[in-house]
Amino acid sequence: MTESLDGPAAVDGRRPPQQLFRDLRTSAGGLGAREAARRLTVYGPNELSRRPGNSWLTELLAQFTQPLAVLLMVAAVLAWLGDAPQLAIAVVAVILLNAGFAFVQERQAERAVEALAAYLPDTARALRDGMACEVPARELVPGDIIEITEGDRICADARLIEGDLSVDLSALNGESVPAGRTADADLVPGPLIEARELVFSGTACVAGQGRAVVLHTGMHTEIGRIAALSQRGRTEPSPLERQVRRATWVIAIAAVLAGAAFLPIGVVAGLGWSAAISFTIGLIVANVPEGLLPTITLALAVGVRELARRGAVVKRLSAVETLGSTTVICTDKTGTLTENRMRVTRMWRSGAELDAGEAGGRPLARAAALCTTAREDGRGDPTEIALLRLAADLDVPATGRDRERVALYAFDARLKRMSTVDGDRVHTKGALESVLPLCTGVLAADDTVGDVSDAVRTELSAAMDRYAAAGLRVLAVAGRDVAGHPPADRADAERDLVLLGLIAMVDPPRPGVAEAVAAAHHAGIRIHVITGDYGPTAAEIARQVGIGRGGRRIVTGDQLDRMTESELDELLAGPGEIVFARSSPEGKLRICEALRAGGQIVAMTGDGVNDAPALRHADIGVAMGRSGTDVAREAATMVLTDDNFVTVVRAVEAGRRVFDNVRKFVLYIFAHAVPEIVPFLIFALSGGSVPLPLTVLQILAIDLGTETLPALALGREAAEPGLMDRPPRSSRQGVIDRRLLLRAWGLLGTVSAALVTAGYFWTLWWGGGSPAQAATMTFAGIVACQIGTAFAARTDHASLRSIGVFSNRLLLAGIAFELVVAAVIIYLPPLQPIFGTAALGPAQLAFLLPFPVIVWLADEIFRWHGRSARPGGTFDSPPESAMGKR
Ligand SMILES: Nc1ncnc2c1ncn2[C@@H]1O[C@H](COP(=O)(O)OP(=O)(O)OP(=O)(O)O)[C@@H](O)[C@H]1O
Repeated sequence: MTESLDGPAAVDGRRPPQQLFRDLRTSAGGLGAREAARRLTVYGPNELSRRPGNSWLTELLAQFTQPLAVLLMVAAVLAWLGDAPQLAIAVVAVILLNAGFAFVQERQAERAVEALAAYLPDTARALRDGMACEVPARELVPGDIIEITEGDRICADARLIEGDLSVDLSALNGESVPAGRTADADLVPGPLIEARELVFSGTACVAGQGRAVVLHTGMHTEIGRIAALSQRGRTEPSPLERQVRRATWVIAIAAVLAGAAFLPIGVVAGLGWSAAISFTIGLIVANVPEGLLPTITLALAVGVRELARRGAVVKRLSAVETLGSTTVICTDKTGTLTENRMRVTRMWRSGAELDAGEAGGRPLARAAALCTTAREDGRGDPTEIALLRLAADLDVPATGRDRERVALYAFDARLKRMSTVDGDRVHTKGALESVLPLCTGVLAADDTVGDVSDAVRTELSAAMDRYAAAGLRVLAVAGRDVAGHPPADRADAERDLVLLGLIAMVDPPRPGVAEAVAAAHHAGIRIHVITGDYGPTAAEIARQVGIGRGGRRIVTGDQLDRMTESELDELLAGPGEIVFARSSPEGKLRICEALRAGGQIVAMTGDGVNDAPALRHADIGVAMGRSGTDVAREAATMVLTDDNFVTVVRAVEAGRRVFDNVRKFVLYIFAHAVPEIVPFLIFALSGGSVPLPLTVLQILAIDLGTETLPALALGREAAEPGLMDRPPRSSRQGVIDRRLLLRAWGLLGTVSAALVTAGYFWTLWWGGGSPAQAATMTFAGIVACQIGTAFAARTDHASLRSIGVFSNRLLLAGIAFELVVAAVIIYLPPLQPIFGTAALGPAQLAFLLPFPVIVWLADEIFRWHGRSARPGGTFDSPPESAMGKR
């Protein structure tokens, strides 16, 4: 083998395993840990080195070619030509600052998303020093022996040396039908990717299990080659970002038009062309919301980062806002609502019911324990681990299980059973309705075999009812002797069985789930359970956690299959919550599609390979990070690192909060437009008979100086009380709606404009101030009003008292900053001629003092009115608006 940084390129993976072992200097027992570490330094980590993204310089430069930046540049040139060099310099400063700000924000957002990878490390099972262990996928090296099972993402190019797999190659060839792969394939020449003994990095195993020897890693894999060719994909802007971009443009155009309209008015009012042009420019620069978009991207990124810390890793920024409008959560039961820590409590044998510890359950326990693939060390399916524990407790451990195993017919979520051939016995376990039809006899407690009589059936169904009513999960166990007649296939194995009995286990609800369900209900979100488990069992668990308050219905997989589309639509549109039991993957997909067609925003959980289509189809596919398969994780939009239902509800809350905060920010930024424009209107309408109430640089100082930090601080506001007491936001509701504009311009803006104008005229006519002082009063008045606006904007509906005046420390710091900047501009002599300010006296300051309170109070009354007009934000059952079709 040639060992170079190029990797073992000379190894031909299409050779028989023994030759490959020689070429790769490895063996069926895998590499030693030391050798693996050495190879890791030689070949480098097994990861796709991303094509170096744009350098920071190019990204920074790109900020200057944004359309809005170009608009500002035109303004700067015009200002220069219009003989207003100070303004031109100011505008250039604005462009620079803004580009820098946007650049930093976008980088931060990008980094937040990239950091998510650390929450979801890929792992592989490799043999090291002869022992199977989990290793980070990035540490795989050529020569490693890896184990691959259903649901695994394959993380290196490898040759199968044992077993059969079905692999989804769509990442490589776009083919959606899984392809068979087997260790014993005949070596037929043909394209590498079609070689039946090879598996490739980036593809997924959808069925079967096997072992393979790693041939290539990192950039030397097939997918590495493709990655090296293709560009790094650009991320799609989220709907929120698109909306904001559109709004930004509308406002920018309005600002340009308003500026253009002002130009002739200014000239007529006696300003002179040069001054009129600079005002026009000032108006445009001030009102173009250039910082809006990057700030919103950052708000989403902050949301993403916070969600990750709370156990929900989302894969794209837009998921955060979709989460906020979730109307229905479809959750599975085992492991999401429950702990997935099973413990056998009861056993049933024909004619007798036993406790878990009773010796009479030994044959049943032993058969069940042999029919497993989980390991004694606790790795594997929790249901099976419970069975292994039971057998061990009854002194009939399943030792020698793997040695004696002749065949394995793995658990099939559709069949709901699995079988093994161990030595000369078949063992089958699974759902009772799946196993019973295969049985021709039943083993009685006295070890005689009887018929599956009606009496037995009645006894069975009574036992099932009892267990289900207690929320227990039940497995039926059966078996038969096949000495001398090894079964040819699954159907041959699973026939003429003797039912050995039932095993019932508890899987208690997770702590906190009941509270999360109640919170979701308050938030107008409906919860349906879609589970493979038995209906009454699932319904009991649902009852325990509070799902189904508005009426709980059980719909089985068979019933679902028989339903027409319109019947299903009707069922889902009706009141109450549904337990879909014994569901199939197809059923899950159908429910998801029907809900979405009904206008619902669906969050759907899942963990298996078969769940992938439904996860992809849902608005928010939620995969289980711990117990879930890689395939499900890949199909999902959000991965729960704690597998907990509670986290789904928390994520919805975070989504709502981020959306709310973006609105707060927009409200605050929009509100200042009115008090800034009104002084110009007064000046223009007076025909120039009053002095100019506000200079252009003063406007810029407000919009780009004093306001920046308080605005950012609003984006970090904590969740408002009642956030989860409101029905979900309609997905059609934009971030900027009529109520927001009414509040920003009609209320906050208008009240501020009135106050500011009063301050100006008072200073000019009665307060004994100079025109410069009067203009300074306008400037300081706007700053004062915006402080009130900031406090008003902190809540959408709630009162300020309910969240605490001092609870947003960042905002307090932002306001302190605002005051310092304003004071510097007003009182620092060198700045006074630039900004056209003059020091204000105590009387004038006293005049300004009530401004913030008046502005805030006006909005407080508005919100109070809104609250009393729409009473009862809370409800125990989901509101009609969220339940029915919208
Ligand atoms: N390892 C297993 N071997 C045999 N039968 C099983 C096994 N695991 C589950 N079953 C049977 O199949 C049924 C469905 O199980 P499945 O794993 O599809 O759903 P689940 O885990 O109960 O539900 P959820 O979809 O809520 O996670 C179970 O009720 C049980 O009867």
